[in-house]
Amino acid sequence: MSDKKLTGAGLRGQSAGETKLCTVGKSGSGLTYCGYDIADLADNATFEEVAYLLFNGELPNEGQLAAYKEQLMQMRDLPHALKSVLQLIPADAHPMDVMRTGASFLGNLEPETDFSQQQMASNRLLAAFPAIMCYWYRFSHDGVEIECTTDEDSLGGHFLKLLNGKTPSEQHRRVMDVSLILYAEHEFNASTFTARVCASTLSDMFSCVTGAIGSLRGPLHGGANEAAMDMIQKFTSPADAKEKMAGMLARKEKIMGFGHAIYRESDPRNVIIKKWSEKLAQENGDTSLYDISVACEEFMWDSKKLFCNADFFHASAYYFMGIPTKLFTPIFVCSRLTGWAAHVMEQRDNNRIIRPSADYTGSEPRKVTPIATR
Ligand SMILES: CC(=O)SCCNC(=O)CCNC(=O)[C@H](O)C(C)(C)COP(=O)(O)OP(=O)(O)OC[C@H]1O[C@@H](n2cnc3c(N)ncnc32)[C@H](O)[C@@H]1OP(=O)(O)O
Ligand SMILES: O=C([O-])CC(=O)C(=O)O
Repeated sequence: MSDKKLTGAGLRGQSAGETKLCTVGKSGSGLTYCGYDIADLADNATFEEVAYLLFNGELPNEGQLAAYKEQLMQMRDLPHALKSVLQLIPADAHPMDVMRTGASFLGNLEPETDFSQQQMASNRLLAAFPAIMCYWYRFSHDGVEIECTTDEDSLGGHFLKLLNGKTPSEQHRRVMDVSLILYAEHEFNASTFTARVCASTLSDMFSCVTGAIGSLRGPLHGGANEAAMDMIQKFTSPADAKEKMAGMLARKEKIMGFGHAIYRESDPRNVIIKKWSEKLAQENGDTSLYDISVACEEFMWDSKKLFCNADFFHASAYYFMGIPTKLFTPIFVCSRLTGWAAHVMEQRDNNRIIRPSADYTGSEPRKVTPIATR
């Protein structure tokens, strides 16, 4: 991918605005949040510290972090009306549609009526998303009406406890934390750009986030982690993976979890989540899915110089933690909400409606002929 063209369709390579929040594909590992390298954050911070950083531009001190976590914990429960709506959504619905409805319906119940409420609205969505996902999942799949609050003080731990009904291990809490950090922000990606376009019309936070969820849902963006899981589960061994992937490439099929719109040779998030996937495989005592994933990575690089993006090893990591595949992309929502909301606030701070031009390729001017003669 070193000859990747950063020009052409899809607005590739064109600047669509300014941001202080994130760099992608630039110096160092190529990814920083407010100046902090992603590897440094993944090693030395928690997701709540990163959320605070994106919202405030600085990492919190101990007191600020404790207060922020306490605030989020108090905002986790869902209104009765939202639970009733979630109960109506069938088990075979796409969980990203559940997240989209959840965000949108919460916006009906607790609307952002003034931009002075933007931080409150963002924190509310951040705190409520794990419960929106798990309340629907457990009700529709197991017939259980779960409590939407837990004593877990991290968002990752809270999610795992809501999902499984038991206290997660320290390692699983940490992997969730790292995963949420890696997914939190990525400059002008498709879903964030959707949120910014919506914000530029001076719309409300819930509308911006609802639109962004729709963009993240697609398999070329956030939906790739689920698609990668579906693929690797069909491979029986590393050799089988290589043979089947060769067939997919020959048929010109896209292989989900590989390639990137901006990075040319690697996605700095991959090495981090890959390491955690390996640790989890060892903890599980069965490394076969990890070994298959490594074979996919080798094959794609050797045959197409395509590299794993953030999504690929997330698939096996989540699988090893027992997370159902259909919840992979909704977890991405729980994290990326921070990036979306921070971008909405940044757009509002210095707004001009986003309205690019188009190159017209249609008919020359012509007259309407009477319908009887057409
Ligand atoms: C967190 C995230 O959202 S990361 C992205 C998640 N998405 C995926 O994993 C989906 C699979 N990947 C892709 O579809 C693409 O790589 C994208 C959407 C991420 C980037 O798209 P683009 O910037 O248009 O890709 P790019 O210009 O690098 O493509 C170059 C060539 O490689 C091919 N290619 C790129 N990715 C893949 C892939 N995953 N599998 C097979 N071929 C691919 C393209 O088809 C293109 O071939 P061509 O020149 O014969 O037309
Ligand atoms: O930046 C992109 O185009 C996609 C991506 O990796 C992300 O949103 O995390």
